[in-house]
Amino acid sequence: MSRSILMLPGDGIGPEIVAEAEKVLHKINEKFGLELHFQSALVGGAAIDETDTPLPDETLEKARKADAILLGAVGGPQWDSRPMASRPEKGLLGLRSNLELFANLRPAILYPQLASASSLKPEVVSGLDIMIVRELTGGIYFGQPRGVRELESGERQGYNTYAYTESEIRRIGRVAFEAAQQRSKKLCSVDKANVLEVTVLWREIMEDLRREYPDVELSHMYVDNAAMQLVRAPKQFDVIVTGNMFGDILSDEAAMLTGSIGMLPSASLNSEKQGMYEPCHGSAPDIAGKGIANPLATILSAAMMLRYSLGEEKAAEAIEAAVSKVLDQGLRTADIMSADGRKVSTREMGDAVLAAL
Ligand SMILES: NC(=O)c1ccc[n+]([C@@H]2O[C@H](COP(=O)([O-])OP(=O)(O)OC[C@H]3O[C@@H](n4cnc5c(N)ncnc54)[C@H](O)[C@@H]3O)[C@@H](O)[C@H]2O)c1
Ligand SMILES: CC(C)[C@H](C(=O)O)[C@@H](O)C(=O)O
Ligand SMILES: [Mg+2]
Repeated sequence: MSRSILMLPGDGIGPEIVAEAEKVLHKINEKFGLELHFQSALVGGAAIDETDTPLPDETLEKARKADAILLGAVGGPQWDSRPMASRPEKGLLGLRSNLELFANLRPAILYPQLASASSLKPEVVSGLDIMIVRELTGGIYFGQPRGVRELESGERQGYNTYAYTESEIRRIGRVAFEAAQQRSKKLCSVDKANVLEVTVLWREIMEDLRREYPDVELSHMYVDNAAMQLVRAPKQFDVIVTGNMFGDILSDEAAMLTGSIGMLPSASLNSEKQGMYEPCHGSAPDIAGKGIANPLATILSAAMMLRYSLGEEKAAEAIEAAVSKVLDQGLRTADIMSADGRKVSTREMGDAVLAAL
């Protein structure tokens, strides 16, 4: 069965890391006879420079038709002074909302080979395997009204709205309960229900869902405590479910537990399991063009694509095993470099994964 994959390299290190993941996907395509067809399009700053908009209609059209999308990253200082509505990040947010990619899965797994790259002690992080389920198309990122207004006093006020409907909470809750059922049957819902009404409702709906999933042990935690617990004793968590902004922050924190943000992949899915796959990190303008970015989060995102949108579990496992093998060989990009490692470039890391396949 032929499937179409849309590649969106984006900005900064985006094109460098997507090139490596694309090589890996081509190889997998051949090896497993998958009939994947590749297209590419512009998004973010790259699209602004060519078309003056971060999400051209043509890109959105291609994205709607694709079975899955692989995105590098968007954004960079050269576009930071643009008005909010036309910044590169709006390209990414527009894809998420137009395709209704409400379920963002961000697995933080510590490869045993990288225990020393984590900023936490090996005994605190060894064996770490957490799944953060982040709501991606609602909450304060999309709530209305929003903007900067002038008050009667003449002073300006910036404001956003943090809102969730019951149905938005319920659908992400189901994804998280089902993920927990597939794993250790432990789910922690993270909120700020001691202060914010929107998360009082969040907690109520999660409690309500508990009755549909009696085999899952549900707990609740305030987000400030969760941020602390993640560095104190991260292995107490299995699946975490949370809203858009808390999930953004906690997933970067969880990334560091695994040694580097360059290791954390993600899947953003809609209810038809159509998905956009991207590393959790950004366009890393500080290292762009130097050929030193870690491409593994993007390569692992390609593995998630095979698993969640294309139903090719064996091909996904082959990529994950190849990544593990290159780490066994001691190959390290700068961000995960250790005393006994061999430092490699972005391209060398991609080539090593290919060879391991
Ligand atoms: N999904 C996305 O497209 C996405 C995500 C986050 C940030 N951004 C955008 O990226 C730009 C930079 O944001 P930022 O600096 O806050 O976050 P960032 O994730 O781009 O970088 C944070 C730090 O991590 C390092 N880093 C990130 N990815 C790496 C990799 N693969 N290998 C090695 N090191 C890596 C960077 O060099 C930097 O020091 C901003 O414009 C932001 O809006 C985009
Ligand atoms: C670039 C930005 C819009 C994005 C977000 O905040 O969701 C990023 O930080 C992420 O984690 O994917
Ligand atoms: Mg983020």
